[in-house]
Amino acid sequence: MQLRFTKMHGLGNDFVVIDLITQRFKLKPHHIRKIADRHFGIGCDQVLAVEIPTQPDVDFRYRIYNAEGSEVEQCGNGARCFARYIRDKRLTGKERIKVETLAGIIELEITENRHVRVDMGAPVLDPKRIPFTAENQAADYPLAVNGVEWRVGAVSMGNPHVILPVADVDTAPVAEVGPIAEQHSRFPQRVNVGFMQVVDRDTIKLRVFERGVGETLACGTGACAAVVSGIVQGKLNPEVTVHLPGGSLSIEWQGAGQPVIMTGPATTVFEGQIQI
Ligand SMILES: N[C@@H](CCC[C@H](N)C(=O)O)C(=O)O
Repeated sequence: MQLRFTKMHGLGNDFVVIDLITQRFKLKPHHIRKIADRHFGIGCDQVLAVEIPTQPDVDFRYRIYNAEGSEVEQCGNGARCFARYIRDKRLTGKERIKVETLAGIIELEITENRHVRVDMGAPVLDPKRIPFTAENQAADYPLAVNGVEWRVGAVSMGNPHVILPVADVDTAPVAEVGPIAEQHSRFPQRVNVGFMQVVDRDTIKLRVFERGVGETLACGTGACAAVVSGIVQGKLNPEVTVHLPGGSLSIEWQGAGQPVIMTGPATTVFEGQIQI
């Protein structure tokens, strides 16, 4: 079958977006791997599917697949691209879109400067719900990775994140520590691994080794999780600029029970068809 797709990116975290409302097709893990392959396919970090919602009062269902083929709960950069896609394809005239994900409902809004603002929902800090093995909830936890003891933050934005503090992201051991931490036995569903440098109370630098992908140029949920962790640890103010290798995001969190608000760009690169 010929499947129509749109190639997009959010700060270089790239996606193949597939409309499964007008095209009837069941995406299986081997299809995702083929589409995501940068040599034999289209190439992307995640495949995003646009579907009809299964719940009332929701506009769309947003499904997310990592390049390795696994379906995941949440993707922040993808959410902004999803909003841009829905608007550009005129699938709705609404300014604010309610979208169902595996992690719950999120709200997307295209702002006047053509950035997309996403209400990512409230972060989860309870270790059981991240899921992360720890006796009690804490601002930071000891975590041994390859014989080195780190003090890490652990946060779920619907998907699990561990945040490792570093003095300089440019020299952070992302390629060495990332894959080991991703598979750490205390994170039974594996984990996205963020390396955070606090620049000042309003600014961080971040690199993320994503679960099921490897290091990406940006991770939206990773930026949200890092800011939440920094605020809980008393290092950051409620509004923070996050500099990632692919560009910058604005993240806002007013504290316990409040949603995390992420604002940033979403870009369409090209459209095409793939024989699947
Ligand atoms: N790129 C994403 C996160 C995608 C999912 C992640 N790799 C996971 O497995 O949870 C983002 O922008 O948030």
